[in-house]
Amino acid sequence: MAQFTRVSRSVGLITLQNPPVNALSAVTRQGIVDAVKSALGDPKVKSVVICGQNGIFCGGADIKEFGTNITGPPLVPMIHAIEASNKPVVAAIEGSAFGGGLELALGCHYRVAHSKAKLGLTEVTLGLLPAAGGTQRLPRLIGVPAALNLITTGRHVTAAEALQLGIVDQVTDHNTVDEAVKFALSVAGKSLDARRISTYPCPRPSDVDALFEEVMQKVRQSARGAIAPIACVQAVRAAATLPYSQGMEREQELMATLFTSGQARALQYCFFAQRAVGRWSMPSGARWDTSKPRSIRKAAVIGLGTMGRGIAVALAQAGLSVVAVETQEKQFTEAKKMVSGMMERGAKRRGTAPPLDKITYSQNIQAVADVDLVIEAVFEDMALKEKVFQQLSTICKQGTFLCTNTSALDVDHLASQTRNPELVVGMHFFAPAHVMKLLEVVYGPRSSPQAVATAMQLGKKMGKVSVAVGNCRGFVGNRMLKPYLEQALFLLEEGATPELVDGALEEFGFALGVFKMSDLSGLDVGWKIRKGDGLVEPGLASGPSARIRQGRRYSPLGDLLCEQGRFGQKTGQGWYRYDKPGSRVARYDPWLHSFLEEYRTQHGIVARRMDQQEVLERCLYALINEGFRILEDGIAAGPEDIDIIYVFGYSWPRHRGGPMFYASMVGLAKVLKRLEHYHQAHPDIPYMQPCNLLRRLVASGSPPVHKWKEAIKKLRSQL
Ligand SMILES: CCC/C=C/C(=O)SCCNC(=O)CCNC(=O)[C@H](O)C(C)(C)COP(=O)([O-])OP(=O)([O-])OC[C@H]1O[C@@H](n2cnc3c(N)ncnc32)[C@H](O)[C@@H]1OP(=O)([O-])[O-]
Repeated sequence: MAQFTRVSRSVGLITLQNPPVNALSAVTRQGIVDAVKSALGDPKVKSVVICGQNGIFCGGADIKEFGTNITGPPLVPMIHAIEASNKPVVAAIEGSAFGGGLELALGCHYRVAHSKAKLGLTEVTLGLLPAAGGTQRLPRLIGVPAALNLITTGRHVTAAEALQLGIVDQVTDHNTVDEAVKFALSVAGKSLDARRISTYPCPRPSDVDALFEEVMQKVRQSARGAIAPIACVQAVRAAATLPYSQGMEREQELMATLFTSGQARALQYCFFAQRAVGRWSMPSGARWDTSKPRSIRKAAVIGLGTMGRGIAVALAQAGLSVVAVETQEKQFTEAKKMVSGMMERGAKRRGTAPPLDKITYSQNIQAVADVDLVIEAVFEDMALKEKVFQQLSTICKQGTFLCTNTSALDVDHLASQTRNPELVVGMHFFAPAHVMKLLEVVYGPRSSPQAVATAMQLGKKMGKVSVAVGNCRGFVGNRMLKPYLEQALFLLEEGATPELVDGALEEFGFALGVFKMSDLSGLDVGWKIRKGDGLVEPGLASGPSARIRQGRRYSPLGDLLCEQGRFGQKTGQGWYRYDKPGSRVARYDPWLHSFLEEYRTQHGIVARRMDQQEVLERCLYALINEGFRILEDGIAAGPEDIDIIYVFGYSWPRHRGGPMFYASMVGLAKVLKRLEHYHQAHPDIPYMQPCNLLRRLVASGSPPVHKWKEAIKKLRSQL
């Protein structure tokens, strides 16, 4: 709702009241319409201020209303009525003005913002466009190039940038509503002819066609198949080329196609899923709202390789005191230099001072004696990690949480090396750890709810999206990646090329296909793990057993490349050729293609033609099938956890909502049918055998994704 009061005798104050973010729900819109009517009808009111309660102006349209039968007054005429008012209306922007919230402010005649406020037309991130006049007003106010930048990316701007761009008229460090009221008093009675943005001519760039062609090309490239950014460009083009009323018609037309699209549903699902993962639960019944985290002031990082350095930077940037420990002399010296450089670059980007004094370095593990929490990030070797955990257990003060950054090893086994296994959890960061948003918080059977709550809270403090998951080999992300990588290799054996597989995955929306991604991360990483698992047999052996390990189909293709010293980008050769070691542009490699042919001949495989659909189905459905197994095993509490891990950690295209959401969009019955088909064709690939849970969900009528948690609970209780 919205409340109307009169302040300073002649200022009508309209306060949006819809906690927590004053979203423009049907009731709130009705409240605004009524309050505006009261303000305009009250002869004592000479000017008006619109603000939001609880320090936030407005979080935009109510996203929960999308996909329902929307009632109440529509936004566009409501904003037009405000703009058409003959009394000046001032928006008092505190906290956030996003999406429809900023569009409401653009309908006002003046905008006063608090210096800490953030503004943005964020609709594109939800698969929409600013369809409350935002695509037509913003370019008129700040020019086409700046508006295109904001609208196609949905980025948040600070109040200072908003002032510089001309979006707001005044920025204050004081009480925003008081300042806006003073402003409103000062403009009462003044002409509003030059303050109605919809009446401004849109500044026309000198060569409209060339500008929009160039922008469209760039947007298509970065959109990775998302349709909303493209519609945003089209809508802004209408602002630049058509009169306002026709531009508005175009805006509504484009919005109509986006509004009901699967992409909008996927992106809005991601928005809520990102928030839902914070409400974690464990199979023991422990939950986010009943487990109290401990506050962490001082933390330590053990091991300053790539991961440890990133983690140390992320901790320091979150304001913690950090003890960074590295016992190897060469790595120690190098790491100190690198960490400082990373902090300086980060601080320069943010325009702040680098928190260099937050980190103390030591070559002695005893330096961690008084910290509240340790994150171990030594080399991925169980014997080494066991030793570190045994040491930590004796060195650290009572109650210190001991966390491991392992990406796959058994967290419970590490806990068993300590005196207090309840204090041990996994904190699995993704490289580069100071940049990537995802954190898997891994609990073992003995991890205490407080340890999980503390790691989750620390993740949040570090600006991460943290997801609590159970302990198993590879946890959620890497466990699901294994069948995906494996399918890609099998496809190569059967006749595909890296170019075909990567092309299909990139067209689907991944930033990089599986082979380009492997080249980037280094092929030797997986090789070492496979060696440790006893899977690698040197040489190009022939005969049927050469492609079977531990009773199941195995492709040694990756091992054979590593034997040749082809580790990917770092060696200049992998699944592709690079101009020099470290180069990033993947080029077709004739050697690789003859190698594949030779391999197939040696193993008596007749290459067959395959299409993009088979590539996608085999890679993605194998990964999704493992996702269902993870849900069945209770390793992830719900599909949202898996989807957020994939969107934030594995570049799964957000506009496809994550693998489990995607499966629900494709249709569970179809996914099941195709898995059955591929399992029949390849009975030696156990990952293709449809998971029981998937079968049971299909048998129970394929409930929508938001009902899976409930359905899984019900299915469990029937066992
Ligand atoms: C149609 C014409 C064109 C217009 C289109 C639009 O405006 S599209 C919209 C464009 N707007 C945007 O893109 C802005 C989207 N919102 C945000 O970016 C952030 O919420 C924030 C920065 C406003 C506050 O951040 P913060 O960290 O302080 O808080 P938090 O993020 O944890 O949220 C708290 C609770 O509020 C909920 N909720 C939030 N917003 C909405 C909403 N609009 N609606 C409904 N609910 C919303 C959120 O789910 C959560 O609920 P939970 O989990 O407690 O049940």
